[in-house]
Amino acid sequence: MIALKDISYVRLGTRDLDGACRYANDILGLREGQRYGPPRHGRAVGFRSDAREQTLVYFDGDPADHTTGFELSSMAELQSAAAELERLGHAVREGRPDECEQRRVQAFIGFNDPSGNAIELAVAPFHSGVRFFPTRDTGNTGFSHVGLRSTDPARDERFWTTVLSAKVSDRIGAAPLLRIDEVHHKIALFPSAYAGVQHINHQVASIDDLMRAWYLLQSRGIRVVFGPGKHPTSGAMFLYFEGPDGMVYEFSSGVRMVTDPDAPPRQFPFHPTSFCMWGSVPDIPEFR
Ligand SMILES: CC(C)c1ccc(C(=O)O)c(O)c1O
Ligand SMILES: [Fe+2]
Repeated sequence: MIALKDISYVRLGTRDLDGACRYANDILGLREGQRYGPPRHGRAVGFRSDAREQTLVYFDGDPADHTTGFELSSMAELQSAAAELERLGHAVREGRPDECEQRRVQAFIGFNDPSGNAIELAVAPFHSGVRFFPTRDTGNTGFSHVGLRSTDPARDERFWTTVLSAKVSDRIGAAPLLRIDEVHHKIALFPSAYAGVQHINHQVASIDDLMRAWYLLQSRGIRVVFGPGKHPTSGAMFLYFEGPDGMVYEFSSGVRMVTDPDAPPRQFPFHPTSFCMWGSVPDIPEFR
């Protein structure tokens, strides 16, 4: 089994790199890290949300091109992960030196999960050595999870929990919330007709940060698509809002820790009360 240590980064293509960077800076409150460009790189900009050099990268490219990176503990584990994935029939690509440089990692491999989500496994994502502070007072305490689209959640759950080391904390209908450490989930598999990242979550410190964000988003004309609300699953209060190229961002606060490694999965019905225990109604067709 391939042991995932942490979620590391999301890389998103965009046709409007400057606009996406403005959004990451002004709305998400993320801090610009490195900029990349020719001749060694395509144009890309990395953003920090914690002590790491980057956790979100926007690059010049197809807005449907989404990649999620996870950290592995060692080069030996990366090599055996590549062999295991190949043995199971997944095409594995080894990251070139210029790609490692842009990802700020020592080494990585890329492959697709069974739905076709682009996944990278990376060793030694670089730390900046300095603490993160947001560009405005968002209360952001760090990048925490992704919602990944899945064309067959039961099949993909099997992949993430048998080939990779994820465990099911909860299921809403067929859609699992998967943990790779004590945080309730770092991956939410999300039933969909196609692959891709559906949402990107950052944790914020308190409900004050969520409500401040809610007023700020309204004043900036940014569409709030769900919340303010509270997930009965993780116990986190949340706010989902629209970002560049239709990407959904989530701020949430108070995510539960699952300290018992053998805690059995809990089943929630596919019903609005399983998504929000306060009664907020999502403006996201797939959540209905
Ligand atoms: C609606 C999505 C899939 C979802 C459901 C539950 C939680 C949670 O318990 O925190 C999420 O973060 C979600 O994004
Ligand atoms: Fe989420």
